[in-house]
Amino acid sequence: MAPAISISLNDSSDVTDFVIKQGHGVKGLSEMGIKSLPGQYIQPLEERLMTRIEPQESIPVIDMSKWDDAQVANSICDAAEKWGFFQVVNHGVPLQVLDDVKKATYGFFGLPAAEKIKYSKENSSSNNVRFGTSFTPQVEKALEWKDYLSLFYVSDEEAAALWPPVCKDQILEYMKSSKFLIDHLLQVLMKRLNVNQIDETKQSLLTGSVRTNINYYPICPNPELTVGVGRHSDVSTLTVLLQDNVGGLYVRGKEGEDSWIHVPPINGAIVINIGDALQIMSNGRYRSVEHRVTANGSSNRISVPIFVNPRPQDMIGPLPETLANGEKPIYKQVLYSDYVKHFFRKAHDGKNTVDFAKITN
Ligand SMILES: CC(C)(COP(=O)(O)OP(=O)(O)OC[C@H]1O[C@@H](n2cnc3c(N)ncnc32)[C@H](O)[C@@H]1OP(=O)(O)O)[C@@H](O)C(=O)NCCC(=O)NCCSC(=O)/C=C/c1ccc(O)cc1
Ligand SMILES: O=C(O)CCC(=O)C(=O)O
Ligand SMILES: [Fe+2]
Repeated sequence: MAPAISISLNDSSDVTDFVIKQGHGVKGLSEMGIKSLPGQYIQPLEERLMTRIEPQESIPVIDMSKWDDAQVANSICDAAEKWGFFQVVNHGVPLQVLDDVKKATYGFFGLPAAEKIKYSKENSSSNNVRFGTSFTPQVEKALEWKDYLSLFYVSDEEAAALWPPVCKDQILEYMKSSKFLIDHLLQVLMKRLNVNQIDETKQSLLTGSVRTNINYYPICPNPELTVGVGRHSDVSTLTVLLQDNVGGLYVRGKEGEDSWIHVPPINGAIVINIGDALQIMSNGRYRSVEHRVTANGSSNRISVPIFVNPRPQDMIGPLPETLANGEKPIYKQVLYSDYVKHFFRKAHDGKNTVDFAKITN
């Protein structure tokens, strides 16, 4: 239902007030039936144009039904090296769990603005629960057409107390059901880096903190003028991404070229991508690849990424095992929370975040 409010879309502070301060989000703007995009969402041409979309290229789709097959393990590592992105099917996460978390995502965003705003940065009782819009609106020259809820997992008790009741159980279930898949993928990926046994310290370094976002990209009046999410790479170890059947996620095809590959929705599949933390730990062998999401003029879209990360207090750098053959480190040791803060405090800027950890000489 359209909110019974009228705002002047020509007045950017009116738009900011409605979207950010009152918590209507871009979903609220979309549902008012606005006919043109407010100025602050208009992205520079270079951020919205994709010169070359490669229809004949696609990221690998890996059938995980034969978990222990050496060929499956090879495909996973090859995909992580070459593409940094792949999809998995027969992954062991029950399809019902995926359906439930998608419904719960609609449930949360369907709440009245007055409910959602309770979880905003200003009002939330904890930094671990945050409802917001765009990425870092305070510093962005142009805003992104997306609303989100971000949930940093600490414990079941904290989630029970702080996460929105409408989606809490479904998100926890999705996180827990993905654990086996995550651990298996990391075990396989580590083996190629000469890490044969993931001990407790390493397990914690790779998976010690988990953040789940639920993203809502409402119908956009001028999708060609803006973006759903701008070009970025994730700062995670790896990301487990559930998307619905709308499409719009694109992955950089060839580094340095304006070449993009669509990640087509596949019913029941999960997208996996390597994040910066694993690129750094693997000394660049596994690639954290730039990606983006387009805005859509005719369908609402949702996605649910689980970001599997080191803990904020961990130092990350190339793993000793990857350097054992004399390979020169290209990244230094950095405190993971410093790395993440650096990412969150600037607008999306493609692959630039990783420079924070590069050795320069
Ligand atoms: C540094 C963290 C994130 C927050 O710690 P804090 O003690 O609560 O620190 P602050 O409250 O000072 O937050 C630091 C800055 O990050 C911002 N921030 C704090 N969470 C958030 C938040 N979910 N969202 C967007 N800003 C935030 C926050 O606003 C703040 O910016 P500023 O106010 O300008 O100082 C800390 O929890 C941490 O190190 N966590 C490690 C695990 C982690 O969250 N890893 C990130 C995985 S997320 C990822 O890979 C990709 C995410 C992504 C997300 C959106 C995209 O469009 C694209 C990609
Ligand atoms: O919505 C998507 O498909 C991807 C979103 C994304 O890249 C992110 O949240 O990091
Ligand atoms: Fe991402």
